[in-house]
Amino acid sequence: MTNDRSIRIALPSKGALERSTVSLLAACGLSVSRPNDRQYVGSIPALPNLTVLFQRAADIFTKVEEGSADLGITGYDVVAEQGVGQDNVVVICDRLGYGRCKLVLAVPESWIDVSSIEDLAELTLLFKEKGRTLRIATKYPNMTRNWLYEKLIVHFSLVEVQGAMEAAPSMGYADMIVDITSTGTTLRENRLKQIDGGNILDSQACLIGNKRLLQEDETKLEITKIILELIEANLRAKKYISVTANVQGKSADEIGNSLIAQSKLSGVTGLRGPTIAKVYSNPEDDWYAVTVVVEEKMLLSTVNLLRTAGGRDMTVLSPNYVFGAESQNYQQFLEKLK
Ligand SMILES: Nc1ncnc2c1ncn2[C@@H]1O[C@H](COP(=O)(O)OP(=O)(O)OP(=O)(O)O)[C@@H](O)[C@H]1O
Ligand SMILES: O=P(O)(O)OC[C@H]1O[C@H](OP(=O)(O)OP(=O)(O)O)[C@H](O)[C@@H]1O
Ligand SMILES: [Mg+2]
Repeated sequence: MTNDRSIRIALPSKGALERSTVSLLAACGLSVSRPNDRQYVGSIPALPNLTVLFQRAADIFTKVEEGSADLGITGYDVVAEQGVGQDNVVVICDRLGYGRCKLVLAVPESWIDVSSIEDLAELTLLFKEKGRTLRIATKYPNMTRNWLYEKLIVHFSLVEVQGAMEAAPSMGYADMIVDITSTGTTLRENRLKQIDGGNILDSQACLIGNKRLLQEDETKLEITKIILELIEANLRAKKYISVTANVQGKSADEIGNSLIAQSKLSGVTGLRGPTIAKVYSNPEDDWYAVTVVVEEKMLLSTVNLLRTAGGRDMTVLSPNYVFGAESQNYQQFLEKLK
């Protein structure tokens, strides 16, 4: 039962997205409280007006679409499969950075003559000549059908299966499958192989919302903005580090100008910087603390750059959040709501 809390978010209750969703929210200062894993209602104490509903990832799209949840986090594969023709659901952030997987076509390894989409198209015609139909097991019938039709492959039938479909070909109730893969282990263990050009969709976790419910309620929009801003700034922060060095020099200007000139030569580019502040220690010494925020891949070039300026005692910190002048995702989301 939901109580008087005004906005509801559906989160995955189990499976591949459960833990990473809770970890992402915790890293954003939005720790989720779930009394135990048999409880399907929880809360985020930092957002007192919000109720968390735990649901299977596959059901979250429908919960948001029918309006029993205002927001939801699920796999983009679920949205792409169930979202066809549903313009009441808006994708608020399509890349949450985890739950990465692909939806692929896979055939038995023993089909040595089938290694591409063209081979598969030929095979469907061969089946047809023999009065048979190629049977494909999947829980993604809409995407599979549309994708194959686009490739002009039309002689097949779909067998809708809800789980462990990698077993379908060996059990004999389908000839091949369309399913999610991440490491490829499950396909391999079941003696299946992907075929060239058989990648239907790249997916990761995403944040979705019910357009109408969000449009008509300022408080819900406000809470959505908070969640989105925190997630966006947290994901953005993962790219950056902040490096601080002690540098001796005559003045902040002298150090700053020399570093800017050097950084152009060495290609080290940051958000902004350097920021330079006087270090108050021994009065005869002119020491400055120099800080630059750069992409993490620039770490060693930045350390070397600071060394050329005489930098020492270098410390490196990772920011938890990096906020821009405004939230890009939120602006795009408002556009989609119109
Ligand atoms: N191996 C994987 N690696 C990364 N993400 C995955 C993987 N398998 C599934 N996902 C993502 O997680 C979502 C939920 O799948 P999952 O298999 O965890 O559901 P589930 O809760 O176990 O439900 P079901 O009982 O239907 O399997 C998928 O829609 C997909 O986006
Ligand atoms: O490429 P891999 O890393 O092996 O991952 C792929 C498997 O992960 C998912 O299954 P899950 O473990 O969720 O089991 P389920 O099918 O019972 O939901 C998916 O349905 C695949 O079977
Ligand atoms: Mg599963």
